[in-house]
Amino acid sequence: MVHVSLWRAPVAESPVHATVTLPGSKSITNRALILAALADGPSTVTGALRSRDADLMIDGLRALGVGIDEVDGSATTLRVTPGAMHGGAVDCGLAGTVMRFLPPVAALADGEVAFDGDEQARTRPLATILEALRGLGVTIDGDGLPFTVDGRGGVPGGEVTIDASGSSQFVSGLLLSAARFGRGVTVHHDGGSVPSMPHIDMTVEMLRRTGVRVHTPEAGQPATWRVEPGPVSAVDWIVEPDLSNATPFLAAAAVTGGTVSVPLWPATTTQPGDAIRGILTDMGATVALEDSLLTVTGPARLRGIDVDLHDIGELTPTVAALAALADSPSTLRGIAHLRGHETDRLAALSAEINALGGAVTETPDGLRIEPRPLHGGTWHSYADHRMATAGAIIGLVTADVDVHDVGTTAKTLPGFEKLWAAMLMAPHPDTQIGAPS
Ligand SMILES: O=C(O)C1=C[C@@H](OP(=O)(O)O)[C@@H](O)[C@H](O)C1
Ligand SMILES: C=C(OP(=O)(O)O)C(=O)O
Repeated sequence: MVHVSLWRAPVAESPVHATVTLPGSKSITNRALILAALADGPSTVTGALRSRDADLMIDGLRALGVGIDEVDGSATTLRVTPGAMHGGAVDCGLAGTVMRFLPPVAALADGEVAFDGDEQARTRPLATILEALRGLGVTIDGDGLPFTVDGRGGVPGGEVTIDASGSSQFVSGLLLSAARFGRGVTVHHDGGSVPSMPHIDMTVEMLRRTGVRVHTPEAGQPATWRVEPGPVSAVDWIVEPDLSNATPFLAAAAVTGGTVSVPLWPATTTQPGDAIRGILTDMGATVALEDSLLTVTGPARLRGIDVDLHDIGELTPTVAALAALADSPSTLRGIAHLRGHETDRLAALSAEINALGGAVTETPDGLRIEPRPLHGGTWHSYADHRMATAGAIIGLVTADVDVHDVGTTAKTLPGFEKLWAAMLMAPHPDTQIGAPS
């Protein structure tokens, strides 16, 4: 049996003051790697995230014959050299981006590509994109992990209708590879509202940077995306810091009445993490973005919030932790699809906050959170990186919170505990923590 240790979440003895530089965005890194692998020449990805999810993407692409090399000994600067793609084996771990973005790439390879992943990944929604690929002329054996894509060196492509209400990644996955399909792709969505639209915008924006022609739905028109067949130009990518991973650090300022700054905050971005600025402002924090430095100063008392997180579901664990520590009730809505994330995040958040004395109820599409005085106890992470960081936020102001399997944060932020501890030790707001900017 594997022994997974408990991590005593450090309590902030005084308001937190630090400047924290975050590594690259998971979502941008994994899209850049796919687009570079499909491009018509080599390209460089600078500021790439190196974490479990990013490394699974790198290993998966390498297994298909794509060259990916570190430049000048820097793990975060990657030279990607497209090559003739062949069969192989892909481990998806628990990464949604790997299990949904790589099967369409594998269909372009020449040979069988066997996909598998963590036990827990087997229950994540996947059949929709595999079924869509079948409709586009790809042979796939299986409807979930493990499955095998019978790569034939090309994909006919064409038109397909899917229900993407379970995950935006079904749409992104199809669009990312479609320029290399014979007829490109037209994806119609038919079902409940598609979550995480900013992530589809990210896909479209990055595709357009490679010269690929993408048509997006007009306001009020049916949800249809079209990617025209054609070359994917090699682009040298510079990856923005991961703004979703910045949110626990900014939350630390909010719950301790301190000040945390994050450098290199983009002026405009498709990352959903940018929405934390509005959320923290609504909860009473002071938020300023000046010269690419985002600074959050916590209020004396944090207010509850009523917020629709449908577009930015990734932020839910951070917002739920903030809400549990606020001084009035909160309602988080629009996030039924979180039941198919790394774990059922609605069930996990309510179970763990309630186990510490909280009063959280699940609603059909979210959470209702009544603040209560919390006490220590074990905080289970369910192999979910954002559950672990939510436990750390609560532990800042609640004694004796033991986070189970904090190492799961390596999915997108290896070394989280060290960064967190360094933030707490920082003597003043200008103290720089994290990757050099
Ligand atoms: O495309 C992406 O990079 C992502 C899309 C979102 O997935 P869902 O639409 O399944 O929520 C998000 O939650 C995930 O963390 C990353
Ligand atoms: C939902 C998430 O990840 P994934 O890319 O595995 O879907 C997440 O990071 O919050």
